[in-house]
Amino acid sequence: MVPNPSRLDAALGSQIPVIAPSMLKVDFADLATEVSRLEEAHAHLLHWDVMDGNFVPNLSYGAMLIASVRKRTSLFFDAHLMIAHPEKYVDEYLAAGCDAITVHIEAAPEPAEILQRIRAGGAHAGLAINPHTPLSHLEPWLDQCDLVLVMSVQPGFGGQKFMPEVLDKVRALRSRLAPHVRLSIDGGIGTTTIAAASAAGARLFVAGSAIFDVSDYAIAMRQLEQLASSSLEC
Ligand SMILES: O=C(CO)[C@@H](O)[C@H](O)COP(=O)(O)O
Repeated sequence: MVPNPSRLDAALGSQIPVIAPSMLKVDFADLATEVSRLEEAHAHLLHWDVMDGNFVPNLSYGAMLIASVRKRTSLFFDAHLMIAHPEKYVDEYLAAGCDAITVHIEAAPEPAEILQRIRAGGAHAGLAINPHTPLSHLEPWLDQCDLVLVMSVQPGFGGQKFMPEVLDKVRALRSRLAPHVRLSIDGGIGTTTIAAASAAGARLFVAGSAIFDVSDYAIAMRQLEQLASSSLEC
C-alpha cells in the first residue's frame, strides 16, 4: 500500500507547527507513565530516537521497545533511525507500528529503494541530514520523501547547543519541497531557538530537554507551539 502523501498532515493537522517530544530523555523506568503524561499533555506524536552506537556514538533502544509501547497508545510514531545500514532494519520498524520512518542520507546515500519500502509498508518516508552534510546529497531524493529532517546538532545526544548555521539549509529546503512535505528540525530546540527555526520554514520541532526538563509537559509544549506559531515565515 502506498500511503497518500498528505496523510501525515491529516494526522497532524496541515502545516501548523507541531512539537515532537524526543523519547530520549524520558524516565525509562516508568515509560508507560511518561507516555500517558504526554497523551494528557496533548502530544500529537512520539519521536523515537533510535541510536546504534555505530552511526552515532550512543546507544538508545530499538524496534522491540517501540513495539511494546505501540500496544499502549495510538499516538503517531515518528521513528528517527540514527543507525548504519538502515536497509537491514527498516522492516522491523514497520512491524513495530511506526507511522513515519526517517533514515539518514549519510547512512543510505542511495535511498530510493528504502524510501519505497517504507511507503510500501504503509508509513511515511523521511530523510535526515546532518549539520555538515551538503544539501546536494539530499536533492535527488526529495520528491520521494514525505518528511525531511534537518539535524541542528551532531546526532547522538540530547542537551546540545543549537547550531544556527543549519537555518540556511532549512530555508533552502522549504523553497524546494512540495507543500505537503513536513520539514522537521531536531536538536537544541527550545524557547530561545524555536522561533528562528519556524521563521526559516520548519514545521515539526523535535524537542527533548525543553519538554522533559520541565515538570509540566503540557505547559512546555504549548509555550513552544506558541513561539513557533507566532513566527511563521511569510
Ligand atoms: O536526535 C537527537 C540527538 O541525536 C535529538 O532528538 C535530541 O535528543 C533532542 O534533544 P534536545 O536537544 O532537544 O535536548
